[in-house]
Order: sequence, then C-alpha cells, then structure tokens
Amino acid sequence: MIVKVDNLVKRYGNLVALDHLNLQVNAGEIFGLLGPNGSGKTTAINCILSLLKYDKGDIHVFDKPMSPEAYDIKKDIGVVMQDVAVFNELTVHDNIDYFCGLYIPDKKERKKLVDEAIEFVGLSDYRKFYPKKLSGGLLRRLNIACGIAHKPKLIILDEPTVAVDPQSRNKILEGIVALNKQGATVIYTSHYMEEVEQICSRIMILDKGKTIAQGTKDELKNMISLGEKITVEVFDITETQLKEIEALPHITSVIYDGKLVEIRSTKSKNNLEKVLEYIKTEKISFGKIYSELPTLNDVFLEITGKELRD
Ligand SMILES: Nc1ncnc2c1ncn2[C@@H]1O[C@H](COP(=O)(O)OP(=O)(O)OP(=O)(O)O)[C@@H](O)[C@H]1O
Repeated sequence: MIVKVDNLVKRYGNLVALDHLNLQVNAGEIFGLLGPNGSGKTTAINCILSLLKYDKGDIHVFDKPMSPEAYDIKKDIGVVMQDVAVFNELTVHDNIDYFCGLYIPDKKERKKLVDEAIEFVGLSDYRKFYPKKLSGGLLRRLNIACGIAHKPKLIILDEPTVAVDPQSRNKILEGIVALNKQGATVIYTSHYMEEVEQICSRIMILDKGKTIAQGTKDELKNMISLGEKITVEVFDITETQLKEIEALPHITSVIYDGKLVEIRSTKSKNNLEKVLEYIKTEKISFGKIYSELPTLNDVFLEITGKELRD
C-alpha cells in the first residue's frame, strides 16, 4: 500500500477539520480527493506529509510509519502545493534544477531530469524566463515541474489547476496521466468534479472532514438512485402536462423554468423514449431534447443535500 491513513482526527481549536478519516491509496492509482472548499483536503495532505501535527490516528506511507524525520520516505514523494512556491530570483530552468538538486546530487543525471521536466510541462520556450514574466498557467506548470523532476514514486498535487487557463489545464491533466503511466502513484485533490472524473481511477468524496463516499466513478454513480436527467426545451407546456410527466414510471421529479423541463428518473431502460412518446401524443412543441448520466455533483447532491460547487 502506498498510503494508509487510519482514524485521522485533526482539530483547529474547536473546529474538527478531519473527523476519523480513513484512506488507502494503492500502487499505480490516480487517487482523487474531491470535496468543496473547506472540506479538509489540504489538511489531509498536510497530515500525510507530516507537515501538520494531528490529534489522533495513524499514517503509513510506503508501508512505513510517516513522521517529520522520515527522510527516506520523503525523498520518494513529489509535492505540488496549492500555492505556487518558486524562487522569483531564479529562471524556469534554475528553479527546477534547484528543487531537483535537493534529491539528485549528480549533475549529469540532474541535467537529464531537469530537461525532461521542462519538456514534460511544455516550458521549453521559457527556460530562461523569470517567474514574474510567466502567466498564471505557465507558473503552475513550473510549480509542477519543480515537484516532479526527481521522478518520485508518489506525487501529491493539491488543486494544481485552480485559476488556470484551459490550455494549461489540459496540459497539466495530460501530464498527470503520463506520469502515472510512467509508474508514479498520484494523489490529486480538487473541487472540480470534471477533472477528477476525467483522470482519477478511484475517488473519495469528502465533506466537513468526513468521507461521504468512495469508489470508481461508476461505483459512486451507482450508489445513488438518480439514473438519468432528461432535459427538454419546451415553449409551451401546462401544469397538468408537467404533472403527467412526473407520474410516468421511474420519473422522480420534474422542474420547469419557463424554457427547459428537467426530468429526473431512477435507473431504468427507455425513460427517454417514454418521455418522448408523451410529448408527441400531447403534441407539445419542443426544441432540443437530451439525456445525461449522473455526474459526481449529483452524487454529492443526493448524499449531502447540497451542491459540490460553491
Ligand atoms: N490553520 C488553520 N487554522 C484554523 N482553521 C483552519 C486552518 N486551516 C484550515 N482550517 C479550516 O479547516 C477546514 C478544512 O480546511 P482545508 O483547507 O483543509 O480544506 P480544503 O478542502 O483543502 O479547502 P480549500 O479547497 O479551500 O483549500 C476549513 O473549515 C478551514 O477553514
């Protein structure tokens, strides 16, 4: 097991930031820690890294007890924190070289690793740039290169795409998948459910310091009763017709905002067909009609009663 956290409790004064958290990360996974702001993701990461003291619990990394002095463990971990931490006085190349040098003393070996990292995050054209001259997205990519250049076995990324342009975001996500394919185990925290769905092999959803669900994205979606959401663009529909749609088999709710009818149903075959049949029989004129499978936001919504997004 790469990381094992048992019954972790962390309090800040009276606030319980982590409430008996249990977590296991297996070799080769991209493990996603998904939760709204303030759910405890960063606190969990900081405890795993022994950056924070905690009130109760056990943490093992690479099957060894983690502690602030566990340097043999730390050398195999690459960390990319939420706030960019690079030296403004050093160029892109020299920043990466500096951080890589903390782990790799051999100059020749380090040169190869630094060049690879620069190439990997797509900063080849910016090697001699100072951080102040980089856009937010490029700066994040530099931050990532500094954390991963020494090819650690475990890479922990805490919300690496916050406030990043779509091009850099895609580059970052592709890079994480590539690092994983090269053999690194990854812990990825985010409050963007789409990203977590896209790259993570297993996901834990946190809320208020507690695990509310975990599994693959399909397992998570199977935990809830929502089967699909059907949306119909309708120009004119009566209250009675909306009630009749709601009374169709497997339909759990119908909401109309004056333009779109949102129909939620439980898991069952032919829901869309039945809705379409009704609309045709009633000669209701409609524009677009489409069906969507549940998202991780729906999972969060059904379990907690609130949206994942702020
Ligand atoms: N140093 C601190 N002192 C007091 N409270 C803190 C401290 N750090 C975090 N908290 C609180 O602990 C809870 C968990 O915060 P944490 O930063 O771990 O959440 P998060 O899921 O990482 O959120 P975000 O995405 O906003 O970073 C929040 O209520 C936060 O306000």
